[in-house]
Amino acid sequence: MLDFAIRYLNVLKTDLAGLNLTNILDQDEFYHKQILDSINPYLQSELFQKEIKKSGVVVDVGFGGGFPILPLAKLLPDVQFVGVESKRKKVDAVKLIADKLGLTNVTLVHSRLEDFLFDEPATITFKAVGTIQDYLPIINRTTPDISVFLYKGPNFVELEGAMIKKLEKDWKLLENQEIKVPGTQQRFLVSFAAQNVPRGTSKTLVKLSEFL
Ligand SMILES: C[S@@+](CC[C@H](N)C(=O)[O-])C[C@H]1O[C@@H](n2cnc3c(N)ncnc32)[C@H](O)[C@@H]1O
Repeated sequence: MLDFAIRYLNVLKTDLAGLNLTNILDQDEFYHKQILDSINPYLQSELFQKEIKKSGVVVDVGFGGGFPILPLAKLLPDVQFVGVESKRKKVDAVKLIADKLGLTNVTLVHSRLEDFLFDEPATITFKAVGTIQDYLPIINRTTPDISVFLYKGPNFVELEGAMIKKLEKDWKLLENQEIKVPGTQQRFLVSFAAQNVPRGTSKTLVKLSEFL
């Protein structure tokens, strides 16, 4: 993965210089804070591994500069990855990075989460994207086979713990596991499973199945 990190950083510093996709441009720091921070949750959580194996599909919401989607896609070439990001500039930039890095298992979609429909089983990831209160309730789905993994900092329970109870009719807390990433702040991987399929919406939605 170190070679992957070097090539990733090189694309950011040359083809995409000036776009400010990350402010971490030191090689060692980039490797730890972006690459390992993206893959260590997978390497350290048996539940995350099991869920990805079961669904075969990871949807990363709000991937920004490509994290965790691109490092995970490199690590897991047999899994299909779909990224959903609301800023077109980031979608176009990350498409270019994925191309340059030779990743063929990644599809990047310009959409807001609220306009997207999970109509196939999937494992959803969110890294540094808002709170569970903001995002879990807007996950449109026609299948109950959805699990969600959120990459969080150390104070998740303090900040968002009260919400777990309020959301429990629709989302069951699976695990809150500490993840070790050298050189970064303490990390937790918080996971939920969908408990139901809500009633349909009249909005026209972008379907996950279109990208599989
Ligand atoms: C703080 S960045 C995190 C980027 C990346 N996951 C990381 O850890 O480096 C949050 C990203 O989520 C995207 N985002 C926020 N709300 C969204 C929504 N409702 N649907 C899709 N993307 C969203 C933003 O455009 C932004 O790129």
